[in-house]
Amino acid sequence: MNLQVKPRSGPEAASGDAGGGIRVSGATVTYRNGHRALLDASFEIPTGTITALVGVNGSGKSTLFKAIMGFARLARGEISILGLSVQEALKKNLVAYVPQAEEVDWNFPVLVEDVVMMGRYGHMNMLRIPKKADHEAVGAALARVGMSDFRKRQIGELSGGQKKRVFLARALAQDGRVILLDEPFTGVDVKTEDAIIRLLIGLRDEGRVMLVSTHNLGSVPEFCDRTVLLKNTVLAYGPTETTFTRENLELAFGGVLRHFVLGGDSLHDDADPRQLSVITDDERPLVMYGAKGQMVSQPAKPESDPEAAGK
Ligand SMILES: Nc1ncnc2c1ncn2[C@@H]1O[C@H](COP(=O)(O)OP(=O)(O)OP(=O)(O)O)[C@@H](O)[C@H]1O
Repeated sequence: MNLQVKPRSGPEAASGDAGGGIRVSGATVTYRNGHRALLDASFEIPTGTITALVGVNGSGKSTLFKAIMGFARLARGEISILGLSVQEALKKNLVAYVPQAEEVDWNFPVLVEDVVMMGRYGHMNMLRIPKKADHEAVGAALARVGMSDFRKRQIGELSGGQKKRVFLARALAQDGRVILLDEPFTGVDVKTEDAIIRLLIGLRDEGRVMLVSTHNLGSVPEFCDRTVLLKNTVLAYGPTETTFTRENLELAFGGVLRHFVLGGDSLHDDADPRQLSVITDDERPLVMYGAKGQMVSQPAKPESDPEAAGK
């Protein structure tokens, strides 16, 4: 399947105007314990685009999401969303968030349709009594992610991939113009990943703006127009073709990028990047990803045994 990103046409893409997208300028976040998780981070992404947010564990991706959602206070800097302040954008219900699985209490007894209805809360009055339009939005969102048959199921009973789809449906029901996705591909199979990518491409073509944190590096060039590389600050940002480069990745991950041929025994730097790829510090692999961008956990020593690492 070819999910290659096609450059968007039209005046917005041509001008690269970020005024209507997300603009982060000198953002600095210091946690209460004094840890500065984000320092002077700046980037701009226009509407109608999908941007990958890439960096090692602890590089500040979730912190950046929190800042964009107003959960983490900026010690310095500024964030604007569709030309509005974070507070204004939240008040207008413009920002939807798809959380990491670990952030959710799955034991909480709630039906799938109730989770998706939460996306409508911002459109309701204080009593939160759903109207016809809210029920319709929930139905349409569930249909769009292929989860209509699960609407009466308890959320905790679903598989990891199904839960992800439900939270995507919640974002769709909210009709957020800006959608933040925190590692949407972790723990999902390749088929679900493809389905999610197709959905995101559809949302991009509707003119929404998406920021997707991901460790699945292999799939970034497939569907992300832009990339932001994070390491406590923004190391690089811009179109994926010019940002998602070996040099920048090595900088972000603090290692050397190598590619393995799957099933083969050779290691060569110029292999098709859709093969098994490793960023290594020559002692141990720091990040590995496979042909579909899937993470390969705890690989064998690639330097000494590349064939084993490829299996
Ligand atoms: N509430 C907090 N209080 C203090 N420090 C925190 C807090 N949350 C995160 N940190 C620290 O801030 C840094 C950035 O964390 P963050 O969760 O933003 O990273 P991340 O890039 O999302 O990581 P991962 O890929 O593991 O999800 C880390 O060093 C982390 O330990």
